[in-house]
Amino acid sequence: MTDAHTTGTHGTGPFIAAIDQGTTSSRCIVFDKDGRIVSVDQKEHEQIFPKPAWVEHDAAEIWDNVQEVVAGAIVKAGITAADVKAIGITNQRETTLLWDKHTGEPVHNALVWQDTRTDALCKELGRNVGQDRFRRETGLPLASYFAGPKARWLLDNVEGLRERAERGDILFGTMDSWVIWNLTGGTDGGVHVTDVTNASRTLLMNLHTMQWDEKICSSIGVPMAMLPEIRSSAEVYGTARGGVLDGVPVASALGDQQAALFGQTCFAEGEAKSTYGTGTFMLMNTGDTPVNSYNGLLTTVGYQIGDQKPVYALEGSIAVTGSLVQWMRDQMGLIQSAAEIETLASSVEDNGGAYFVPAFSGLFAPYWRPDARGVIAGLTRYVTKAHIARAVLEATAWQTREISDAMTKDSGVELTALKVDGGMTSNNLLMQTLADFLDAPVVRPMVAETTCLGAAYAAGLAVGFWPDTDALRANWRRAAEWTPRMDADTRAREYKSWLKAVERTMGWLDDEE
Ligand SMILES: Nc1ncnc2c1ncn2[C@@H]1O[C@H](COP(=O)(O)OP(=O)(O)O)[C@@H](O)[C@H]1O
Ligand SMILES: O=P(O)(O)OC[C@H](O)CO
Repeated sequence: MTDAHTTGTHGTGPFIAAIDQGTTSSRCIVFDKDGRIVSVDQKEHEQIFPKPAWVEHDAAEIWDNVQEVVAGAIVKAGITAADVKAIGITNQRETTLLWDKHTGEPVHNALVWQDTRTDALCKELGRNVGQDRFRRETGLPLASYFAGPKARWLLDNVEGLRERAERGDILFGTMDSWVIWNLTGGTDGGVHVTDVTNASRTLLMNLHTMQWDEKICSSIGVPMAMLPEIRSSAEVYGTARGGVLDGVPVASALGDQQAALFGQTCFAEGEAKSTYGTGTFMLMNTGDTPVNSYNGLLTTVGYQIGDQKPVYALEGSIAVTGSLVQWMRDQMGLIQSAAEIETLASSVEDNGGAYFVPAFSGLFAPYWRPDARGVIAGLTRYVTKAHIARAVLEATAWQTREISDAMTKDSGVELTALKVDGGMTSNNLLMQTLADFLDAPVVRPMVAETTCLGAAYAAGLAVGFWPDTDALRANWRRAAEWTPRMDADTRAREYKSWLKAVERTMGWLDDEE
């Protein structure tokens, strides 16, 4: 399915093109100098579920789609490669691919960030190496979410792969590396790089040196010969070869959540954004030193512009938010479209006593509990599907509240307002609920496509299209704001019930499962 449109707000060029290789689709957006959208093209790809909790993508399909949407966006903008000053890349993070550097063929489907097949491996690594060592050096808890253990699983499970990798015939990459390698020539001289933000999601990069950590790579069992070179998020990695953007510099790469932080212009310490898509990810800029988390958040790289110092971030990652709405639509058949959840939920005053904790693949931040599974708590005969719809939306808002509490504890910064973006922010009831549960205003910018915008901004800075981050800040404009309306007693009572429901998800899986 190709779902594309142009906005009709064409500036007069030149332009920057951004490619967002996301979990459910790939898109390309062309931006003008004011950061306005000139054209968009987007295409979904197949979600492959070989077993419960296993999720894969066909990387060859993804590369085909990327080429198609780039061509689509350029044609719709009515421009040529000569009008495009740079290409920026952003991507679903952690999703892991190994491919043959001689043929360009993936050796297996990519293992997606949501895939939990490496839970047992992570447990074993925790026992043998210790959780603390990973936290200290990489900023991450040892969890199946991250790329390193996924690469190890592939090396252990695809016949003959480890020998090929040790011989140097196999390349490892998250989706940024795959797209950049193909875009810059593939088997004919493609550059094999990743950026600091994507590398910070592998469990393999040392957060203090910004280099692959030899000891950690060896304890996870990943040969360093297959790893890409780690570069900054905003610099020219190479030029596009072939296709409609032949000759255009490829000048940025950022994981999609870091790109959204950049696109929301959270350049000052303490500024935060939350992106509401398949999952939800809140990131707070913590400046040029990594802040350790003692409350279940991740310490990650926010961005690095060229040879400037890297900027770090604290992140709260929630695995299931928009995908719970999809589940209501596709698996339960309770709604026909994602947007319909708002109508259904608005038909009742409250949740009727029901709380839905969507621990479908365990719980991510702040709990990191792979043994948890989803529950709907508080059911009585009174509860209708409309109450469940309301509980679905509240689940996203409560999970955000838990992350925001953890951020305040770790950083000492009180949330004064939250910048939001992503597909779910078109839901007004959800945004109001969020402001109510956070007891803070929620603001959405004019350009809601902040992920692509962030990649475009970083690429534009790298080639001098924009002079500095101040010029980018000037482009940020508020489109909507929701202010808290809930009284403190109701908020406290509801939060307590939510936390009771969360407790009931834990320990569902036994050790051997
Ligand atoms: N009006 C809505 N209300 C609630 N959820 C929505 C709404 N519109 C879209 N969504 C959810 O948002 C997600 C899509 O957002 P998007 O930012 O495109 O996600 P991603 O980048 O993760 O693919 C889907 O999971 C969908 O269920
Ligand atoms: O592609 P998205 O928007 O679902 O984002 C996925 C995240 O990068 C996973 O860490």
